[in-house]
Amino acid sequence: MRELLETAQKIRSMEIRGAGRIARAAAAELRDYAARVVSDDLDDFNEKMRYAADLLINTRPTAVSLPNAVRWVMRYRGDTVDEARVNIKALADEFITNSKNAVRRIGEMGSKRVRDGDTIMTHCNSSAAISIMATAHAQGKEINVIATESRPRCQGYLTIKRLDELGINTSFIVDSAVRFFMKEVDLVVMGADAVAVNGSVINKIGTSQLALAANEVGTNVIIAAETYKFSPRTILGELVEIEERDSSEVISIERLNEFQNIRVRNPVFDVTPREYIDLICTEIGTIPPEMAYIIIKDFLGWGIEEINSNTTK
Ligand SMILES: O=C(COP(=O)(O)O)[C@H](O)[C@H](O)COP(=O)(O)O
Repeated sequence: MRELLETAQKIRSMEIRGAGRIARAAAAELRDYAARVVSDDLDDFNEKMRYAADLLINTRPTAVSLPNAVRWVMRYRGDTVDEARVNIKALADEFITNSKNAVRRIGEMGSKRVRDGDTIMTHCNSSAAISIMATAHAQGKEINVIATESRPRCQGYLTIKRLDELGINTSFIVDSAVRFFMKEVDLVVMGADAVAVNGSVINKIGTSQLALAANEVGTNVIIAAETYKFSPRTILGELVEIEERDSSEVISIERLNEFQNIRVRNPVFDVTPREYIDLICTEIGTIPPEMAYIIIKDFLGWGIEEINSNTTK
């Protein structure tokens, strides 16, 4: 139980962050929790697994990769606790392997859209987006990256650290300089926390700003997103919840206490309408955002009926 709570807390506090990493961490925790649970009774075991699944899903609301990963593992079957454990391990390991392969495939496909000499702008810290830049660089293409700071949690530092390790020339800018530099940009590449059935992309706050500025000057926007970032529930009419985090991420409590009438708002994701997105690069192909429905319906690997009947999100 302690390890389960620790993993949940790491996701909540963003020690583990980024939609893909969160999903893989949740799958791994379910596998390890199943191995640790002391129970000979299948009903009791199933109940404990459902508790763990709900706990993990409720750590962060926006990245749909999290409930998708949990649902993938929670499809386990077994007539005994031992059989269930074996099946959970197989499903979790399969999800993790598929996820890592997906990020690699996205890099291979997305890199074809990068030309030698291109300047790419990126936002926040997305492993899938970095995979495209890293692959293009490994192919010998000379690229320059402009990376945003991504306030308030400054995930841009993680991005420039990785790009620096890879030997990619990078300029680091504040978020408000995006439009200033957009004229120099050939391609915008970003990740996703969720893709809705209408092709809208939910990603780090400020993503829609980059997309809007790119649209103004006719620069293409590519979203790097594994298929488990697509949100099945949006097909049922639900909206993706936008997480709003604590004010202390934006301004210290002491500073805030100097004021009487100030309320801090800290939404951490925003929605980019499909009109501003050229294509979404997934592991099963590069698709126009309009095809999101097909991905959800045909490629996610579970039916709408299952989503309806499942208690987990
Ligand atoms: O918005 C973020 C991270 O937000 P946070 O830091 O709040 O989790 C990333 O762009 C996506 O999660 C995609 O990342 P990846 O491609 O690595 O899945």
